[in-house]
Amino acid sequence: MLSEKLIDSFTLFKLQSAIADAGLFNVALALLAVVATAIAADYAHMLYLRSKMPPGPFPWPIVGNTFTLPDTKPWLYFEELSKKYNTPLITFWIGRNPTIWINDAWCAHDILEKKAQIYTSRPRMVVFGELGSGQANLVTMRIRNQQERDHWRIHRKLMHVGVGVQSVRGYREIQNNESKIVAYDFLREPKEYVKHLERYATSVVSIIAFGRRVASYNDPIITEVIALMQLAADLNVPGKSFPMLLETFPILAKFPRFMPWFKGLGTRSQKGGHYFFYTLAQEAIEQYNQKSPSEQASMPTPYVKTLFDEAKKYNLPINELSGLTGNLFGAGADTSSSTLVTFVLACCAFPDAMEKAQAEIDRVIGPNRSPHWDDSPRLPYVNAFVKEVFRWRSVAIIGGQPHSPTQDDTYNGWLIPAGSWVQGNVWAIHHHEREFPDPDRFYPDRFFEDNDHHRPFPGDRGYMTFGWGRRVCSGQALAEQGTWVTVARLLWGFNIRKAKDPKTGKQIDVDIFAFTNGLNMRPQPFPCEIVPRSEEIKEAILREGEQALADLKLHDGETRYRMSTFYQQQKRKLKEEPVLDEHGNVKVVKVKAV
Ligand code: HEM
Repeated sequence: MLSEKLIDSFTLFKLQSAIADAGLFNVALALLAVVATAIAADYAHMLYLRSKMPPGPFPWPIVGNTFTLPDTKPWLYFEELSKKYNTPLITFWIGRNPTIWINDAWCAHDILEKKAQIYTSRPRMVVFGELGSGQANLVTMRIRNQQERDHWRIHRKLMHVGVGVQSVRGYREIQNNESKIVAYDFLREPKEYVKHLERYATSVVSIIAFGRRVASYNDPIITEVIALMQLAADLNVPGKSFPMLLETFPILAKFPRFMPWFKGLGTRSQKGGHYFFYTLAQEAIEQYNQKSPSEQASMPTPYVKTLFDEAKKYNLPINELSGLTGNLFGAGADTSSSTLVTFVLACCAFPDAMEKAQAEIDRVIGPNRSPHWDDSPRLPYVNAFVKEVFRWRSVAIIGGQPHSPTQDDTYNGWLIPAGSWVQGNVWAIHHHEREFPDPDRFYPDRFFEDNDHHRPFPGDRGYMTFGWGRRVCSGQALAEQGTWVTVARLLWGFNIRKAKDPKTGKQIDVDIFAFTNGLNMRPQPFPCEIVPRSEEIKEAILREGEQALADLKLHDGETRYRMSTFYQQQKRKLKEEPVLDEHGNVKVVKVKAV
């Protein structure tokens, strides 16, 4: 020990005398030279990579192209760049990090579908990965080795147990009844159509996950949780201001969380919010266990119960279980409701398409009952209409999270280095004149092969709204199923038109470009007129709505927890990470219920 101290002091002494000999100025100069050489070497490497990668604007050292990003909606900018460089792939440097933007459906298919095996990972993401849910959540999970791949597979499988193609057929009655209640609510309170659609989407995932219906649009699960998820989606877009600027300067992420650049990311204690969903899940299982055997037999087992039973095999920690349950709200509610708000906008802006669908429904169904999935084979125009809702203004406008190759890859002779950030620009893909002539027109007819606007498109769906390859949206089947029945029912039930100015009686125009700026986009608020199409239809809506309310009664229930108070109580208790009891349950999250 003593000898180490002597050596340390001696080294320090030598350094001091060396500085004194050389002069402070010369030392500073030498340091500067070292830093400049490191930056130059790094920049040379960037330029070398750039020469091999897809084209894009010229990057600066350290900051890359970050500061040429527009303030909002970067997907429009990348579409423009793709046209300017006349190339489907664009390289854009976020700091020293090359990001590749795919602006073309065929290219997305070739890379993310055909080579799915090497594009299953996510890249390093500072804000949503390292400072967010990181390796604890399926959505952001990276796959850099076999162990991580196996772990991701477990999460994917557990998600599949809940909302895989087979399971979601078992949720049809829930979705059908909740969508009948949307029609019922549109009748009662048409001005609040956005809130009704949010309630619908949240209630469906809440019943599936927790066995509990969300009966009111004022339920805190909407006003608090979904609002938080929307905020997160707003933040999660490449940008040149904090916190997204942390992707350009990842070193800043190492500083304490009170630094100003973390603003908007939540405090460390809020990380305890993970346990909010865990607590909701525990409560849901308790409530389910208290039901009689006949009640249990008449409802699908809440996903959290199946999940907790299954997860025992894999010994998953609490924050991961919490992520799996929270994802149903986080990934499912805002996306599904935003898609339906887009549908309302499309009806207002393109009444011809709405009327054509209504004429088909009238021929096949009539006024006395609303459409059901079994009618779908006889409703080809409605099917095309729903496809066009997904295509026209896709909610996950940059394809959700980026993918990343686990090894160097080439496309068209261009290098895509391992670990780089590969983002599908769904806006550009669905807006490409080659595949979708007159792309801003809402035109379901384009999906019919004999239509002059019909064009080939990779894959059998005709859109890429749910992502690609092995990371394709886990909730796709659920979302498609629910969107179909709700769109078909609302087309059957209502004329959805531009609102009229009460003074002039003239229709108020809607702006088909006025969308929010987040990763999940939805139309900016707009007024509209929603009226039942006939007295007979109105009666059917009332009858079906009341029956649906009665059928869903067994899912009525209260939660004792609110996210806002949960945080406050945890803040006091959760100074350290949660403490587990001998059964692996979290002790400290047993906060007082409201
Ligand atoms: C209209 C509704 C929805 C849209 C447009 C949508 C879209 C997407 C997209 C684009 C991705 C990223 C795919 C990729 O990386 O290639 C994604 C991922 C995901 N979605 Fe959805 N989604 C919707 C609804 C849902 C629902 C209802 C759930 C769950 C109940 C869900 C759960 C997930 C999960 C867990 C992931 C992450 C999968 C992974 O990283 O492996 N989504 N979604």
